Amino acid sequence: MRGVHSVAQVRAAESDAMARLPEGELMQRAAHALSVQCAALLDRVYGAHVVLLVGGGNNGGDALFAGARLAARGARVDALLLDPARAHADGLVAFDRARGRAHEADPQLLAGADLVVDGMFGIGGRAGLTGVSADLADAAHDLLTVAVDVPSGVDADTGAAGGKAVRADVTVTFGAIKSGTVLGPGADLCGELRLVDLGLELPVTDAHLLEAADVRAVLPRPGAADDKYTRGVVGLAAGSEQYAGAGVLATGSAVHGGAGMVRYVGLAPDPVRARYPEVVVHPDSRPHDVRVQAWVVGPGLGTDGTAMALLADVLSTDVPVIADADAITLIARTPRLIRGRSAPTVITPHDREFERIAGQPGPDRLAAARRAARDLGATVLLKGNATVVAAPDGTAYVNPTGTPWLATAGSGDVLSGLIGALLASGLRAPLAAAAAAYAHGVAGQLAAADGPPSAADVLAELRGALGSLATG
Ligand SMILES: NC(=O)C1=CN([C@@H]2O[C@H](COP(=O)(O)OP(=O)(O)OC[C@H]3O[C@@H](n4cnc5c(N)ncnc54)[C@H](O)[C@@H]3O)[C@@H](O)[C@H]2O)[C@@H](O)CC1
Ligand SMILES: [K+]
Repeated sequence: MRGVHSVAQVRAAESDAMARLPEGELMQRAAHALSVQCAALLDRVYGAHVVLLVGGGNNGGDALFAGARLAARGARVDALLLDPARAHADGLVAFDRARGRAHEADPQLLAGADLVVDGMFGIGGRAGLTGVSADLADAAHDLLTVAVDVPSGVDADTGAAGGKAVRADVTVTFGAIKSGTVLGPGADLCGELRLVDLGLELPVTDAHLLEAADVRAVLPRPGAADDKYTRGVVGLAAGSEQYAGAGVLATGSAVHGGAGMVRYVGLAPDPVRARYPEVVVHPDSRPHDVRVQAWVVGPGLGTDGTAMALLADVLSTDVPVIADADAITLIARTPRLIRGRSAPTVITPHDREFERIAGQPGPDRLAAARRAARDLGATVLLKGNATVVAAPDGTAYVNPTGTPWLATAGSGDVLSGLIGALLASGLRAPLAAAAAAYAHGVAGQLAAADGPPSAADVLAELRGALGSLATG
């Protein structure tokens, strides 16, 4: 797991470090690492044409010092200054000395560049570029681009990009992973994220970027002494006559997600029985009559009185529950159904469902998920390109494996069933949700490799995804 930090945390750590180190030392470390990464991206530094986009802050200073190092190695380096009067003075001196050439910002000067170094704005940046900075971002769009610390136009806390932002192939980020480089549009605009250690002393963080090894460490593996009950029994209250498919998909995902046994009390027993003979179907039982270690409730359930009664029954049990889709709509009407639960609850809203239950997520998705989790006393998995999982205590995980191909009908049902299987195995709710999001994303990527995938294709890849994650 990699810690993710806020801009305020990074600024505080930087000023501590600056108080201990000789003046300018941090920027020299940053610029040195940046120039090494730039050089590695060029076939050869000598004779290469590098264009620096230079803002008026320290982000521009990093670019100028790195550009000076590349110029000293024989590159032809042009610096386009957004605001010549405010360009980093020492950086400019070093750049001139190395025979770099500074110009007023003109997008035409980017033509033919082998490498663009985006040093317009860093952690002091706001979402969205306008005016000449936007024109420079446009001119760089199809050129090999390295962003200094954060792509300009990306909010380093939230990842929001407003209108226009730089699209980088590589982002060389200093000292810590800022939340805006792994969230929202920022996660994509960064390209490949390379973290440079500046020797900062960062505070312990409660936000984490998931890695495959984290998922491997928590995926349940049956031991010799396990039986189907000890591995975890999942109950499904999903599917209805009208929306039978959602129940089938969620059930299938629980089956393939590693549960020891799956029980079904939903409203579409026949299709589930036909598709998954291993599932124990309880057509006339109520949730309290069925022993499980976790419930999945909501996909395809409908929102009528029967659905509401079933949901209320499930939520009144004392085992973990993952509630999705129609269950979220119903909970939004009666939030006390989950607020007072004794066992953990996970909800997995997309933006419109989130809006029903907690208001609009807005650009700060991490803060929105944390706020909803605290308010509802539930783990909230806010779906998105970078899915965020927040626990009521503020612990949060960001999943990097998402793919836009997962935005397909039924894909969420597959995620719900998998979370149910992991909850039933005894995993803590926030980790169960986060690990499931990770594996679901890997399954989505595998499914998309053969062409546009359906939810059934994602489900079909789930075993393979879990298998490869388990073995590493
Ligand atoms: N503080 C430190 O110790 C270090 C900072 N470093 C660099 O310094 C950067 C932060 O520098 P600064 O605090 O000077 O801030 P920036 O260089 O990120 O931004 C400078 C100013 O530009 C303006 N601005 C921001 N976004 C804009 C937008 N979209 N449109 C128009 N104007 C905008 C703002 O007024 C902002 O204060 C880091 O990202 C990193 O690259 C590194 O040198 C390492 C050491
Ligand atoms: K930048």
